[in-house]
Amino acid sequence: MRLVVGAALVDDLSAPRRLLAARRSAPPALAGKWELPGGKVEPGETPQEALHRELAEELGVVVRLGDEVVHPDGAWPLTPDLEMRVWFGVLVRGTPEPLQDHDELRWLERGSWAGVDWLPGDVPLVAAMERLARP
Ligand SMILES: Nc1nc2c([nH]c(=O)n2[C@H]2C[C@H](O)[C@@H](COP(=O)(O)OP(=O)(O)OP(=O)(O)O)O2)c(=O)[nH]1
Repeated sequence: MRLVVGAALVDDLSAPRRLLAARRSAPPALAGKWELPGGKVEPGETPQEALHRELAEELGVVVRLGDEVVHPDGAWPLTPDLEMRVWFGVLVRGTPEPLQDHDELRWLERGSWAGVDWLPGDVPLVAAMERLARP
């Protein structure tokens, strides 16, 4: 099982209203679907190190990570071979740009977080995040 890490980048960790979604540009089977920025953890990296690396590569930003969006089994199942851990985060430096792997970024307002065509594994995750973010 390979671990993927993702960031739920929001405008405010204690009262999130806006969530950043990223539209994949590749591979063809995933292109056009929306996801959280992130990627696979490489050997020798902690999940958080991998997430900071991916966010720098993909979006050109530095972030501060907050709470994990915890799945009762430890990670969110994506496919038979992949599972994902997710942390909320806020921008510390830089403006997100679709530098790699994505062709569009979009800030979604609370109440509309489910309103893009997420990758299938992200659908229950986004629903859980919206519940956590409710004031
Ligand atoms: N980053 C990310 N990947 C997701 C999400 N949901 C989901 O099913 N995935 C899947 C898509 C991919 O099959 C896999 C992540 O792989 P990736 O291609 O982004 O990883 P990577 O940047 O490290 O790239 P590589 O080493 O495979 O070239 O996880 C999500 O919300 N964020």
